[in-house]
Amino acid sequence: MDAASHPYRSVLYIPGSKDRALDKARSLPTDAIIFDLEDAVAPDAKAEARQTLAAALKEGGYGKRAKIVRINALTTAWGLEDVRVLGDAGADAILLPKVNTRSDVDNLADLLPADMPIWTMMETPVSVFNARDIAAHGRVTGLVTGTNDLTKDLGSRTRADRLPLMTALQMIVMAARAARIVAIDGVYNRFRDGEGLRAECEQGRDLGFDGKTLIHPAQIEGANIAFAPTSSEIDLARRQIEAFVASEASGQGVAVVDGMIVENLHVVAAKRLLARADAVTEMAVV
Ligand SMILES: CC(C)(COP(=O)(O)OP(=O)(O)OC[C@H]1O[C@@H](n2cnc3c(N)ncnc32)[C@H](O)[C@@H]1OP(=O)(O)O)[C@@H](O)C(=O)NCCC(=O)NCCSC(=O)C[C@H](O)C(=O)O
Ligand SMILES: [Mg+2]
Repeated sequence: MDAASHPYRSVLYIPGSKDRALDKARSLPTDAIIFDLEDAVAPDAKAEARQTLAAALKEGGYGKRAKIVRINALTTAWGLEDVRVLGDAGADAILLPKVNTRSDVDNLADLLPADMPIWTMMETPVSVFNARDIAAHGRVTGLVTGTNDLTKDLGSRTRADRLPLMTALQMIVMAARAARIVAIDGVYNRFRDGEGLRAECEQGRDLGFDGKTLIHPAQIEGANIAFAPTSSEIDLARRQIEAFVASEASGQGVAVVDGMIVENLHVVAAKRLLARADAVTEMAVV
């Protein structure tokens, strides 16, 4: 499930301990779900959450939504048992938190079935420095930004413009793009502030992220809109491709659309955008 064939506009965290939320997610219009056993689940509830989540995955009903299980770090008291119970329970990927280096990924890969993709949380300063290496690991197919942990570790302030996180956000997107894998932005904590969410989604989209992690169903629509290609982007992409094909047929390597040049590289980007639009449309088909 790469970003070309599956949209990741909205990626909703659901605490593995919350039966009602696990059930509700079966009808939510989210592109992907992160079933969480880590920070959303209290230590005393971890063992039960593991079983609750395994049962929910076995029951199924999540349709086309990508199913990602966030386990606890392997260095914790729960990580190994999480892998044993959920490593082969029907998820599309296992998400490893607090990753620092590529060898953290190796350690998990050794414990999982060989065809189980791994996603990594990018939420420590060390992980950001090692982002390229982590993303290039053959088993890693997605990076998820953990802006809360990053803010904690950096000792930075939470600002609406996310200036203190900008270098990290860009390094994560660059690492994901270099490795051609999925890149997901961090959460917006004020989950009842639709305006603030929209602004942060727009910023994440501008930076190149495929979508945003969310903590509440009320955030899904905003993310789905912000990360989907707009109708004017789709229209422009189609016209760029048409114009370029026509100019190539007449022996030229460059076309002009809306006063802007169109070269082969713009056609590549236009085709990618149309593929994303198709993936979004396909997601809505029941
Ligand atoms: C934030 C919440 C605790 C709020 O919960 P609640 O007060 O129950 O909200 P509502 O009453 O408005 O809920 C309305 C209905 O929606 C369901 N619901 C709520 N949240 C979810 C969800 N995430 N997924 C699915 N369904 C959800 C409720 O069950 C209600 O349903 P119904 O009764 O049928 O109407 C809560 O939203 C929550 O727990 N959110 C998830 C928090 C979480 O996962 N945190 C960890 C991930 S964030 C993180 O760790 C980031 C990263 O690591 C970093 O470092 O940045
Ligand atoms: Mg975190």
